[in-house]
Parts: sequence; structure tokens; C-alpha cells
Amino acid sequence: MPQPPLIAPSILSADFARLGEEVRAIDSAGADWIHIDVMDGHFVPNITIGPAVVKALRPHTAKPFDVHLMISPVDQYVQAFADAGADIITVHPEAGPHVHRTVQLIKSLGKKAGVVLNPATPAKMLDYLIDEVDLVLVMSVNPGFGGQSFISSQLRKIEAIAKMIAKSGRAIDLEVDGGIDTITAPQAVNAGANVLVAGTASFKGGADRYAANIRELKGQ
Ligand SMILES: O=C(CO)[C@@H](O)[C@H](O)COP(=O)(O)O
Ligand SMILES: [Fe+2]
Repeated sequence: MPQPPLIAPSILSADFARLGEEVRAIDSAGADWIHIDVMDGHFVPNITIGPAVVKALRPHTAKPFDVHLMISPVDQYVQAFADAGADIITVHPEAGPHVHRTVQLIKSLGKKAGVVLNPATPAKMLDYLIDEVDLVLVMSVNPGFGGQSFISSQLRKIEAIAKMIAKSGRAIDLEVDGGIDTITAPQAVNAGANVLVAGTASFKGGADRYAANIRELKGQ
């Protein structure tokens, strides 16, 4: 692997009855960011957590909160997640009519803005957004659930986006989300990703395993 990737454990795979404790444990285990999946049962077929939970978790770690919004409409909730303690807010272009405006809104709140591409959404979607975003998140599963299998066709898209980022001359994170494990992590990194979301692979085996899980995902 080139540079070891940053690991953003998705708390979707944590024990929801003990979320604060789980966030502290995964922080101590070496998580770089904490990935928070927000689902509304409308944009995606699952319901998870809202800004109140993000706010409640904020005192449990100083690590960046990487908030993945899978909600539609999205604009009216951005401020609430920013106020709750999000550091990075990522949105799907399909979740609102004016994704460029949504990105500007996130940045106006002093937060890093990311755009998320579903498996069927082409890299071309970024042509007129790449100069505005701080992060691009490539979904390597269809959004809605943890524990799905990595869709390998997304590796070509990661490579294409890595080239777009290099051409832009800006420091833009390239994050991959879904089905990341010790086999797919190096594939995503070799394709150009520098941040990997991992839910199942970070939280498997209980708290005693978290540090080893994260080290293995980093290829260390
Ligand atoms: O956004 C999503 C799913 O919609 C993800 O962040 C998953 O939570 C990742 O889970 P694993 O595939 O790593 O188990
Ligand atoms: Fe996610």
C-alpha cells in the first residue's frame, strides 16, 4: 500500500445501547475519524440517528465527526448537524435539487463539505463541484446498511476521481465507504483512496479487538 489510510469506523456497527462507551473505545483503539451514518427511512430504507445523538456523543471524543447524511430533503437539517458537533458533512447529490448550494451552505457554517457518489452515480457528477468540496466519498455499496459486500466496479471510479483531484491541485480527501475489510482496504488505497470507512471490520470481535482491527485495515 502507498501511505496508510485514515480509518473512519462507522458507529452503525457499534452497540447502540452503549454508544458513548463504544466511541471512546474506538477512539482509544486508533480511529482517525468517527463516521456517523444518518438515515431517514426515505432516502434510504433504514432509520438511524439524528442530531440529538450526535450532540450527546460529542463530549466522548475529540476525533473529527464525519457525518454521512442519507436524508432527503437535506438542506433543512444541515445546520442542526453542524451545531451538534459535525466536523465534516457529506451529502448525496440525489438528496436535494441544488447540491452546489448545499455544499456552499455546509462551508458557510465553517464545516468541511463532502459529496457522496452512489455506486451508479458517475464520477462526471463532480465536474462542476470538485473546486468546491473538501472531500469526495465513493460508496462501494448501495447506502442503507452495514455489512454488505464491496462492489469492485467502484475501484475504477476511485481511480478516475483520484485523477480529477490531482488535476484540481487542491487537497481533497478521497474516502471509500462500504464493504471495507483487509482484502478490499488495500484495493481502495491502491486505487487512490486516503480515508476508509469501516463499520463491520472495525467493530468485529468486541472492544479487545478494535485496535488490532484498525491496525490491520491500515496494513500495519
Ligand atoms: O454508509 C454506510 C451504509 O449506508 C456505511 O457507512 C456502512 O455503515 C459501512 O458499513 P460496513 O460495510 O463497513 O459494515
Ligand atoms: Fe456511511
